[in-house]
Amino acid sequence: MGGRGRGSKSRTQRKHFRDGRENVWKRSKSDSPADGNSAATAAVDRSWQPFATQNTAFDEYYKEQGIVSPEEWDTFMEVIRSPLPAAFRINSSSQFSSDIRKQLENDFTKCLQAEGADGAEIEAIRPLAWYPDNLAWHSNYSRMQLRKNQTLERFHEFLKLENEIGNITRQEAVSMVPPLFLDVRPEHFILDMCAAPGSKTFQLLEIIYQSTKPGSLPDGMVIANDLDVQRCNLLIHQTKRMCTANLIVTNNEAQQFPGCRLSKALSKHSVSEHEQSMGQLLFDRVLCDVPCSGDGTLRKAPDLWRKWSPGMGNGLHNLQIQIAMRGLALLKVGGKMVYSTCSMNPVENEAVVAEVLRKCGGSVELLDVSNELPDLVRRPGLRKWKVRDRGVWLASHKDVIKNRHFGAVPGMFPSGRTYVAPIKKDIKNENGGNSEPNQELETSNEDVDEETSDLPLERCMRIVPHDQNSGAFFIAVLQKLSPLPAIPENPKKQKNSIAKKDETQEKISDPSVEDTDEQEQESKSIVMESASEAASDIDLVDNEEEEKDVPMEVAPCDNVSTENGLEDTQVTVNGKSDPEKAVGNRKLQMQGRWKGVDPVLFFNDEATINSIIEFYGIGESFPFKGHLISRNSDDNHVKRIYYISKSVKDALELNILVGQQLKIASVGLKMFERQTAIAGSDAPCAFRISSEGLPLILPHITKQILNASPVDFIHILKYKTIKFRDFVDAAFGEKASKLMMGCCVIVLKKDDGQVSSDTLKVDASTIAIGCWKGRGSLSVMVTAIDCQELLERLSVRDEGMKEIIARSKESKVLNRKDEKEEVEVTEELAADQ
Ligand SMILES: C[S@@+](CC[C@H](N)C(=O)[O-])C[C@H]1O[C@@H](n2cnc3c(N)ncnc32)[C@H](O)[C@@H]1O
Repeated sequence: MGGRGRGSKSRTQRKHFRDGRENVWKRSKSDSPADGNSAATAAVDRSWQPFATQNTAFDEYYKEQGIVSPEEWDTFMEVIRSPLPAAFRINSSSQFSSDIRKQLENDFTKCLQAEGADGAEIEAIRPLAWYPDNLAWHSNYSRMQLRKNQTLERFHEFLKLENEIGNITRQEAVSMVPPLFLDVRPEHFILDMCAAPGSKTFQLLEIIYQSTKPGSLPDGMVIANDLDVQRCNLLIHQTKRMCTANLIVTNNEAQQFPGCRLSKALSKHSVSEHEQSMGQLLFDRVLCDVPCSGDGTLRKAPDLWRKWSPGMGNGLHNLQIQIAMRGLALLKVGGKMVYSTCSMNPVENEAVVAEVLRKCGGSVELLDVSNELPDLVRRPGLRKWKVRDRGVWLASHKDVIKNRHFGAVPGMFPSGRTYVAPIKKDIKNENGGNSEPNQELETSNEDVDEETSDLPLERCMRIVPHDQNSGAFFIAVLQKLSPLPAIPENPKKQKNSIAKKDETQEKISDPSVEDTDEQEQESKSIVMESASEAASDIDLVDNEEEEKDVPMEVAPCDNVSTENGLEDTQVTVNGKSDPEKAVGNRKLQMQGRWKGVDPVLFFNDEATINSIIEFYGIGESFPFKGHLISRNSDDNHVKRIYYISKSVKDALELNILVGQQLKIASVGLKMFERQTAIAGSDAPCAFRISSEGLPLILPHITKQILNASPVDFIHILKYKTIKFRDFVDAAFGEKASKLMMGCCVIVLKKDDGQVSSDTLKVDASTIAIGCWKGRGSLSVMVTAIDCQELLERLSVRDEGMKEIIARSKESKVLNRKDEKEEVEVTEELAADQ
């Protein structure tokens, strides 16, 4: 099938995916849709009744922080209380992207305007001016309105179908911004540190695929990571629609993301020069879209109104710094990192960026990107803000009362300076000399009422809802200029953080302690924070023997290549494992040191690989051997074979050599699937090509591939199984009957008269589907929804096709399924897809 985006479908996952992105607005039955006026305030839909959009603490906090001027306050609040209009993006690497764009520009823009009239002129959908090539669209209807309003049904159906297929992605407009500032190129190695549910990962993949020719892959790759296993599943589901071989989904802690440094392993094990060439996993680009309080999403998640407190942001500040610092450590010199949050809170935004810049001491620059995306309305970052802790406003660390030093740390304030109580000058020490001030703290005894940062934080961007009727977002673009400086290890800090952790956990587990909402939120965040600090401390302890000063470059998490890890490595690198071990592995799946996670194994079974190459006539131009992996250590029971790009292959080999530091949840493009019993019993090749893998391998196969006329191609899509004698083009039926039993590929013949597989030329517009050649008929091996969508695309693209599709509706002749066995095979294949 041409184009990416025909991923496998799992109903349960789809449901989770939907639920995970669902809004929870309650609406009365009598409500009517919004008037759709594009101006921010006019678009506020008064008929929507959110259950609670009041929070005094929120008002007080943001009024004081001055993120909008007092004159704008009412407009800001009015917009942030209204539902968020829907937005979506066309997948630029889809084969049908320009068809879809034309359909939106010419068909839906006009008909939706006409339909939504109500007497008034409405701009129902429009491209987002700041997004390149009219690929991202804004709709003045919220997602709920799109679902409820009958007149919008066709548009809604279109959105649903194309989203499911992967041709479009529904995504909040402002969430599309960070990847655009990352300046991604196809050869880049990209780390998306906190990636779930994956909309930005999808965007990053689109960008690296943008100028890729059919049958080839970009040189770069994306590692998409998320700590939360369930959210990771959403991410996998989301990115499956992209059908990519250039993605690894991992499940590591971002602040401890492994550096996969080869040096230690090398000292004990000899590896080839080739293996040494990628001695460490470093990235050209890092997206650091950190966990945050999320108040920029209030318009689509109104339940947050009830929960919001300043403590949410305060509690995340440290974790955000740790994740950003890890991102910078993993970045190549010269590389760029985008730090972003969907929060408006300066403590999670400017304060984090400022602290990171201070820690990096000149090795990292905050870039001025004010000339980029000029149509995107945004506001400069703040240089002044305050911290609110337990109901008290604090202008500087000096204001923090003694026992709250843990709640409001110096890095939260604009200057980042630590306050130390004045020391009496004349106190003599035991030796008669003056006492030294405490060396571990930067001292600042000046009287500071309100602090201002001396860093160029105005280079950060804050997008606020009422500027362009959107959600809110914060973005900062950083560039690494030189290796990060070493950080002196502070043993006292270790002790403190461990004590702190114990204290917090005690408090959380003690039912007699009754927290307020604010306290509760904060405490939860503190647990996360302490846990991560403890983790880094453990790493540091392990490293202590070798390094007293721990460089911030990838060292802290590199100490995980254990003996065991390396032993596992050898088992998998060398391909086959001993059978007894394989049986054991089946019982308890192990990925190196990760228990309960399927292993990632290079698939090196020569006999199977050769039979696939022979059956499909795969040309030597296609890098095949060494690019296949499975998730089952027993080759005889491998159900699916995945294809990986060269970049992913290099990363996986490195990961194996360093003891599987990456906890891999998903990797590779599903290329082949084992035939099921009935279908596969007579076929000479045990594996069929999957829909996802077909676009990539299509230009490289020379056998089991045929051109079909438009009418026969459409009939296959419509009737699913057709007897050889029933094809309109008898010669095609004849050729099809002579194919070998099993999987084959049918290509839609173009007007330029391609006739046989010998002359078949594949380009970006080639449309092909996987089929099954049975004894008396040909059956399609594409899911019903994919067939439906492809028919839809063909009819939109071409008037001639539209006519054939319309005519074939009346034809009943072909809809004969009188051969029991063929029906069984088709049903079985469809169920497997
Ligand atoms: C703002 S969301 C990311 C949204 C995502 N970038 C997207 O565009 O779809 C933050 C994510 O961070 C994850 N997360 C929280 N703590 C983390 C940690 N310590 N390491 C990695 N991911 C973490 C959460 O599970 C959540 O999915």
